[in-house]
Amino acid sequence: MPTLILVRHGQSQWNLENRFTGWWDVDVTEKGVAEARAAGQLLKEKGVLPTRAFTSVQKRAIKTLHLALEECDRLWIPETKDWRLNERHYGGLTGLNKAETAEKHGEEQVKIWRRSFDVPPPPLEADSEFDLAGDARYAGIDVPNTESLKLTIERVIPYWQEEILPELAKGETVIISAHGNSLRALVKHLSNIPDDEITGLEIPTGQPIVYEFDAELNPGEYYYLKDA
Ligand SMILES: O=C(O)[C@@H](CO)OP(=O)(O)O
Repeated sequence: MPTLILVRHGQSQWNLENRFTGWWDVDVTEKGVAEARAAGQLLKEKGVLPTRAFTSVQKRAIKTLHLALEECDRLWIPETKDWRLNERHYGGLTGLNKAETAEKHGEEQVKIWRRSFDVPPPPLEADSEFDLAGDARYAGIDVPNTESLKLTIERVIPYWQEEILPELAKGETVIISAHGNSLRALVKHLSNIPDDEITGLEIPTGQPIVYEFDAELNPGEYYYLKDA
């Protein structure tokens, strides 16, 4: 039975510091490492062993994938990294503290920037220290300067359909190690969640979520592997 495992990266340094992160390539903390290892141990314990892996080009997701795969002795499986699984781009908010930004602009405005479906944060200035246009990993890619969830969906779902779904069609057990909003995009698509409801879905770090697909590749209800 084709199976999909979604894992949000373990705690990052900027999760810990409560800073808007987006495309900035922040590392995992010690706690994040432990969360990633625990995710892999759970996969092993439950016998849900990935045969194919996808991740973003951001080290918090890549490291989480590798730590989890190491724990379940699956470091050998084929893996693909792609920017389309990156976190949504946080624009001009990148690097700012979330609580300080709420004090400055108000809770309501910050909630809109964080959780509205189609309102992107203010764009990143071209001369910002957080501009990644010159980063080697994005050569040939039109790096966005901000993204809403809607814009994130517009890159995640075509990638899902073109690259990941064909692997599931072969019967693979696919693991995707990614980010709060790229995974929110996928869950919205797979579970048919309306625009105004998806913003309430919070995906915890390092907790494997599982979808089982039927022969026609229709996904069932997702569940947290720890509850299975
Ligand atoms: O900072 C970010 O990039 C994301 C994920 O941590 O934050 P938010 O919860 O606001 O989507």
